[in-house]
Amino acid sequence: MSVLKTTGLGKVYGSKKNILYTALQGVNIEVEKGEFVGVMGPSGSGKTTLLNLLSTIDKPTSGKLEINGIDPTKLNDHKLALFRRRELGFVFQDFNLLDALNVKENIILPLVMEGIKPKVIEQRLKPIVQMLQIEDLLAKRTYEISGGQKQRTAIARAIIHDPSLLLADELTGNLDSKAAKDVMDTLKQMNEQMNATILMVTHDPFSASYCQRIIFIKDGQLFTEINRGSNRQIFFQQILDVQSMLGGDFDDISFPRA
Ligand SMILES: Nc1ncnc2c1ncn2[C@@H]1O[C@H](COP(=O)(O)OP(=O)(O)OP(=O)(O)O)[C@@H](O)[C@H]1O
Repeated sequence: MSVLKTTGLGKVYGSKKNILYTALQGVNIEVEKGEFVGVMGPSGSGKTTLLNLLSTIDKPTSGKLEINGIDPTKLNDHKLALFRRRELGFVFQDFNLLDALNVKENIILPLVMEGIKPKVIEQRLKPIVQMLQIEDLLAKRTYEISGGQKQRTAIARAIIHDPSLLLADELTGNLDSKAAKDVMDTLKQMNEQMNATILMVTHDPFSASYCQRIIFIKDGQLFTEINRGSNRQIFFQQILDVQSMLGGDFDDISFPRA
């Protein structure tokens, strides 16, 4: 079953009075339940635009988007807010945790907002914080924990309501190499053990090498797609090869850390 399907998805920025800019054109993407997919492309290729459309923050100007069989562009504001809260999970580069809350309160916030009973919340919380190895940090405030621990807290918050699709934007961008590796290891675990469906935009070939499949975009269009075999090291090399074929600015080409 496909969790995400885009057909001819496009985005043109600008109004009739302004100069129009086509940031995305004719994009067809299908992501099946339980897949872990990466999106890469040079700077300005349209990755953020694509993520904004998939996360329903922005609306496409052409084509069709379906998440879990629903076209979010057809929903009114109230239904769209509910859809976003229930069907999607988000992880950002800068964590977006609330400093006024402790780690546990940050993680359970989406369930509290849904009015879920405390007992059920505890049941959902336990396996997730164990998997993310943050169960000893629950009472800490966000400024008392490391960047990697913050990101694992953010992943827990994004996944606790069991969303259909987890969207991640440069989630290792603010982390050192050890913390980045820990975060990617736990994300892979979530994918494999909880069958979480993940779509991750990244510049980092090392983080991307954890994905099962990578979609490359260039100038707002799909350029190519590569699948990972059994060997992550070989996949990493393939990612670098496509990047050099694509050209453009990839910001930070980093090297394998393990
Ligand atoms: N609101 C906007 N109005 C006009 N043009 C925009 C707008 N947002 C993005 N663009 C343009 O659309 C193109 C794609 O931008 P986008 O931010 O999606 O690229 P990106 O691949 O995420 O880049 P980066 O890796 O540098 O973040 C760029 O040329 C950008 O200048």
